[in-house]
Amino acid sequence: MDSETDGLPPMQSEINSHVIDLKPRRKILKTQQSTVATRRQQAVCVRRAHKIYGTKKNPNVILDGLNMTVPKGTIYGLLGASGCGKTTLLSCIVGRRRLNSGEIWVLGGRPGSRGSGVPGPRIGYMPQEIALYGEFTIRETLIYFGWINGLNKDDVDEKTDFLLKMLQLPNASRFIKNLSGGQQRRMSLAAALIHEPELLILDEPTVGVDPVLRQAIWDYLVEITKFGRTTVIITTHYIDETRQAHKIGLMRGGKFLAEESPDDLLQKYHCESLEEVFLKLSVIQNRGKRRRSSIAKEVIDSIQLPGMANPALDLSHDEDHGEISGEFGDNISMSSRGPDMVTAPPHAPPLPPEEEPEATCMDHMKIFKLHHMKALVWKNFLWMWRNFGVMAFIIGLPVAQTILFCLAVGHDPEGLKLAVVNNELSDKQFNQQECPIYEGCNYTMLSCRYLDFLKNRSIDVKFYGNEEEAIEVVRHGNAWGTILFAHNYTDSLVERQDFGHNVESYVIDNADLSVHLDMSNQQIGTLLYRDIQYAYFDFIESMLKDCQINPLVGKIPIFFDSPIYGDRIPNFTDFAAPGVQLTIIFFLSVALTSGAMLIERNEGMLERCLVSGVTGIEILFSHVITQFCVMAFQTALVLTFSFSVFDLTNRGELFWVIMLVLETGFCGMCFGFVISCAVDNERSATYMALGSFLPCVLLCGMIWPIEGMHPLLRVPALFLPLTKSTESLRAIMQRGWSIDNPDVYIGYVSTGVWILIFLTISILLLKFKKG
Ligand SMILES: Nc1ncnc2c1ncn2[C@@H]1O[C@H](COP(=O)(O)OP(=O)(O)OP(=O)(O)O)[C@@H](O)[C@H]1O
Repeated sequence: MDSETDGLPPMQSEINSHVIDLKPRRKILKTQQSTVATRRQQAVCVRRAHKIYGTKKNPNVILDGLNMTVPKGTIYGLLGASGCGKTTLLSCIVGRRRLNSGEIWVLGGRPGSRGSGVPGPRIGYMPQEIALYGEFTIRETLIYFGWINGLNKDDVDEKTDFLLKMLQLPNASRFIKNLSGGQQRRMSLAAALIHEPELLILDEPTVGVDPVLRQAIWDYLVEITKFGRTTVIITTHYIDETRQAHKIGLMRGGKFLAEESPDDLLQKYHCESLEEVFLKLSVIQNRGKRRRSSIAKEVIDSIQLPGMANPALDLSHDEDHGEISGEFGDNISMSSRGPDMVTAPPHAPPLPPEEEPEATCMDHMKIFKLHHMKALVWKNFLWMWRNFGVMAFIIGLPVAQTILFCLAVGHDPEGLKLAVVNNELSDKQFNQQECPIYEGCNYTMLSCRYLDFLKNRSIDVKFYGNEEEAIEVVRHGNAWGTILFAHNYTDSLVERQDFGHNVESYVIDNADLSVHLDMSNQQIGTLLYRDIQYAYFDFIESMLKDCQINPLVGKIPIFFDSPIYGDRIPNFTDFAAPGVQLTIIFFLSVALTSGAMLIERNEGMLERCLVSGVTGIEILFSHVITQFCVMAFQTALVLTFSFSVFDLTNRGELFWVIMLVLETGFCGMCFGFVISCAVDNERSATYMALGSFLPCVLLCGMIWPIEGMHPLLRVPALFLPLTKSTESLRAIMQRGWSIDNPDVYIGYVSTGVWILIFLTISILLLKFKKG
């Protein structure tokens, strides 16, 4: 030992000079192996905790075999530099993150196990973020947290008055968003204290709090731990404020450098301040690292061990005392229970069962706790009420989109320009712009009579002197096509009609309209193509009628009788409406739900709720209830505007239309849950929602029939959430089919299956996607 000490720098040798014979200490270490029973007696006991972030290739070791012992009824100060892993350790303790290896007992049970009560109201957790809803008042916030933790209204009122006074908070009707940073932090502390938990975990509660109030908070913590009912774990950057803690753990490099009472640490290391102790231990730890020996051993070897006088090592009398388990693979973990430290309360709640009990059928049935659901649903509605503007916008959005759709899509274009070259006019020396119309059975200037029918179809006709000029107009984009009438158009047409198959081919040519269209726009091109022909049919029919000839003679010999389903001239609005209605409701539900869940997550509220014992499933279903109300309102408005205001065709039963739209909206909500559970921020959620929007819309048959898609796409298209429901809704609205038709009920079944898939994914993500 001497030879080792000689070579060391002054501080090391100074410390080592105090080291007494290691043999008895090692003996103690070997014989005092902690048992599960002793560990369960502590408020918190962590053994050999390993926590790694990152990938296997690039691991970021946060906890490296850490041990921690927090006796019941104490204030435990968890100290360490920023980023050393304090929050990570706390979230493992409250059951929000899982260790990679190691064990944790909290209040005698393992966090997350059945019957342990952790997470649950036994814990009060104040996270680092404020984690409160800015739109709520102080009273509403406390009501919410009170209800979550099983308090009734009277208890909450009583506690509210006390906490407001104790934490010097302003009037209970003040909104959280209008409080100062320090007041918000105290409010967050109040939310953790409202239900008087057994274990209070406070992550930096005194940041931004003035020294006087900081002292008041510490005094309160000392007060509540006085009778041993409450244990407090507190992290802070202000090392010296933990002088009032019963025990502090100095964390560095994923381990504890020491775990002792502040006085013992100061005494042992001959320091004036805890900050100095921390620095000293850090230097020792660094030296140990350089030598590649175990950090724990390095620190153990360096510290003063004042024999059995030190209660930290005197473990022989009381099993509940702390542990030094360095010899069993743990790093140093020493605790001392000072003379002023209280023992566990006489009426402490019984320990949870050591082994996790088998889940009974009743356990499986109890998915929801009534008081949790009451608090969550109330909170969701209150949030909506407080964000009335946003909600009005969200509710109004589908209506606005429906109105836009009905006004903008499916109507025939009007005022399309055609450049007409009517050589009959120049031939008969008429003014180029005045085309005379002769009514009755009059075979004069039939070109003008035909053009009149074209104008009736809202086509804007303009005359030009010759064909080149007219084509040039189209080339410049000033008209959609040209129509050319021959000089002797009327005579040729009459001759063609009168002499049938004996007529010369030049006569047939002259009786033809020569048309050039700009087909660059498929919709307009097809429409002109149709209207030019329909105008001709109308023109011939009117001529024949006027000349007392059966008009059917002039028609093409195909008779399109009245359609079995749909209209004789179908309109695109009716074709697209089912898909558009479902898409609007589906994707707005996605946005609404994922948005609401992400707000909750980003503001830290979700974390806080989960620590209070609220389950992810409860949160999910509370949103289902509230969002469903919003969605039902949206559906009612969309359908009212579609059918009552814009007169969209619905030949089916309205009930089934409503049911399918609601089911699709619900499916959208579930997809929103998946997004919010799968990603961590709004940006990724937006990308995911947008990424799924276009494939769904393009492939659901809303814009183009599935039969016209690439063969490779036809099958996957059928399995998308909106495809079968769109077909089903179209079958109801256009064909008037009912639910007993397979083409109809398949839409409900397919949407139902998607709901199950999305819900299962969400629940699995909520259950397993922890840190
Ligand atoms: N989800 C995560 N994924 C990856 N790394 C993480 C994650 N959460 C925390 N870390 C990293 O783990 C380390 C410890 O973080 P932690 O928040 O536990 O530190 P802390 O001691 O509480 O810091 P502070 O005192 O500043 O709050 C940090 O380097 C942090 O970047």
